[in-house]
Amino acid sequence: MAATQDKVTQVNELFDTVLILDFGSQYSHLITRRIREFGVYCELLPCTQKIADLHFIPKGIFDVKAFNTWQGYESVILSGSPYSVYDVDSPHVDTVVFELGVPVLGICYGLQEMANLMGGKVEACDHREYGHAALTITKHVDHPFINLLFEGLEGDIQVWMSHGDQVTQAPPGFRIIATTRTAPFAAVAHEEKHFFGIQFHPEVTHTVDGGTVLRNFVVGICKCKTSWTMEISKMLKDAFIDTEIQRIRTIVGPVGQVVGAVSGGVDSTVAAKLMHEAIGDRYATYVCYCEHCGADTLICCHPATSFHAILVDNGVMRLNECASVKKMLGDKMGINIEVVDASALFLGRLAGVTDPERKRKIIGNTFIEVFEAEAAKIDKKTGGGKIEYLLQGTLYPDVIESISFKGPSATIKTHHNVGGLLEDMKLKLIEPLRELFKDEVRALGTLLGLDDELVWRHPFPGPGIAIRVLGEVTPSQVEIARLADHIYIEEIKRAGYYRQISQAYAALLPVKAVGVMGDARTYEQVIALRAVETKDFMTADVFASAEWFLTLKKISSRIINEVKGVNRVVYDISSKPPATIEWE
Ligand SMILES: Nc1ncnc2c1ncn2[C@@H]1O[C@H](COP(=O)(O)OP(=O)(O)OP(=O)(O)O)[C@@H](O)[C@H]1O
Ligand SMILES: O=c1[nH]c(=O)c2[nH+]cn([C@@H]3O[C@H](COP(=O)(O)O)[C@@H](O)[C@H]3O)c2[nH]1
Ligand SMILES: NC(=O)CC[C@H](N)C(=O)O
Ligand SMILES: [Mg+2]
Repeated sequence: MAATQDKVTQVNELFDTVLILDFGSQYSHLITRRIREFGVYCELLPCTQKIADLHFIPKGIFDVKAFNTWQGYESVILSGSPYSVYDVDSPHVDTVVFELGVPVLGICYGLQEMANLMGGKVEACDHREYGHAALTITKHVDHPFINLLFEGLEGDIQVWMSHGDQVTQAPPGFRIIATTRTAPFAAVAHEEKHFFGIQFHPEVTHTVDGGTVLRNFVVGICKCKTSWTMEISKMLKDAFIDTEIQRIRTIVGPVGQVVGAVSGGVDSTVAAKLMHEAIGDRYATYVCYCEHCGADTLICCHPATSFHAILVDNGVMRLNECASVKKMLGDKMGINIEVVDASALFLGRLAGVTDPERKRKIIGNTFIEVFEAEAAKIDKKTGGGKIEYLLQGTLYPDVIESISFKGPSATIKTHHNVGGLLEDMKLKLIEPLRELFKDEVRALGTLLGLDDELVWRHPFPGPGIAIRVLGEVTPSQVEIARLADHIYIEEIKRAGYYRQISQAYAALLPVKAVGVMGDARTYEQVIALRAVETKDFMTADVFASAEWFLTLKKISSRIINEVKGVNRVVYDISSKPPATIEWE
């Protein structure tokens, strides 16, 4: 896919720009986010982008004779990737990028790709590194230019790694600028060519000085001006809300109607609020057999709006969730919302299923079936246009972790709202938040006037407790997980930790353990508590402190005392990666 020339000329004429080539890493989009955060514009394009199609005219540190009115990119960043450079089907960069005379930064796979193409060696390593690592910076007194990448940083810094391969021999002309205990070429640089390669991920928030490293590269080395000053809230208000409302109105047309998949989570609530603003006050008329007044004309006492929010009770929601969401969205926000009880259908289909991906697919498909059936019912009941659209609160991380988007990313798990859709689905999707991250959606929610309680709710996945009951999902297992989760969250709120923790929940493990209660032997199940800190849910770290441990002890004893069938509670201390936030 070639970039559209219009977009390139418009933005590049105004701002110094970094080109990020996406090899399918889970974090590619984050590189864009981090760089834009410090005021430099950048674009993410697939790694298959042909440079000739971009009219690449650098205006950075090199004197380019062929300079004309085209404004190009000041530098190129090569992202990470799930592939290994030596795989036969691995993606490769258009090698023209190395002849343009602009600085290039390779991140993880990007470093390996550079090393491999330039005569170095990349091999699978014995000591794979996933998670935190200490990076030791090596300064070169006689080569100040290559020190610029770690300008302002000294000695050891904490970085985030996610790799199984590593450079075992640097290409000619490259010097080592940092190492870890197991990676001798953790960062390398070529002084004359202005090429840099790093094995760690500076774009994830868990690399504490990652922003400094990216800034050193983009501003210090590439000399990009920090003129991309669009403040996020201003951008969201002026550009996002108004444009999106207009876009929705155009797509739906003057009489079209929309059903909304609404869970009460911040994403779908923000999406529903946008839809409500766009078409919520447009009334469709009930046809002759209005169930509210029995009138048989087109005008009746109970007009319906063109937006119909539906909350599906899939039998795996949290305690009292459906009732409280209906109250909050319906009564408080004035959104036309209906709760559809499909719990028997979902739980029936889940019976006997233990494989996480099958659970997700079944739930995703059943969701869509329920929405289509509901849409057909509403179609029959109301006048106005036909229901053609389904609103979903899909976010960018849902997209990137589910399907290949730009570049060849790996399927980690099928998020029901993206990967589990029926192939012959009749409703067309409207996903206004598809390009946004959670923190941007929260900012949007606040701008739209949503309550803090809603804006700061921890995320809850569409497949709900079904992916938190490991093994078979039966009503009694769901009940155990649900009650344990309720106690956990209640105590977290009581102790004042809710806003500090990004996401917390209880999972029920498919194992039994021995215990002793009231002097008698017990042989019962195990609850795993998870609490993570994360900015964007792409990487995450365990929530931990000495005081928190005391709260956990209290929670453990409440769960064991109050939830029948549980005699043991454990705390999950793994980070993402290599674990994920949900257990399934
Ligand atoms: N029980 C449900 N009923 C209706 N729609 C749902 C339900 N669960 C999920 N969805 C749909 O799937 C989408 C994805 O779910 P997801 O959990 O990512 O988002 P959310 O629930 O809106 O927000 P959050 O991530 O904060 O929980 C939702 O935005 C919504 O459109
Ligand atoms: O809408 C969703 N549908 C899903 O199928 C799904 N699975 C995981 N999640 C949420 O996504 C974030 C990242 O989760 P993982 O680290 O487990 O992939 C976490 O916030 C998870 O709760 C989902 N959200
Ligand atoms: N995160 C990455 O870019 C990983 C690159 C490669 N797949 C490795 O394991 O080393
Ligand atoms: Mg949710």
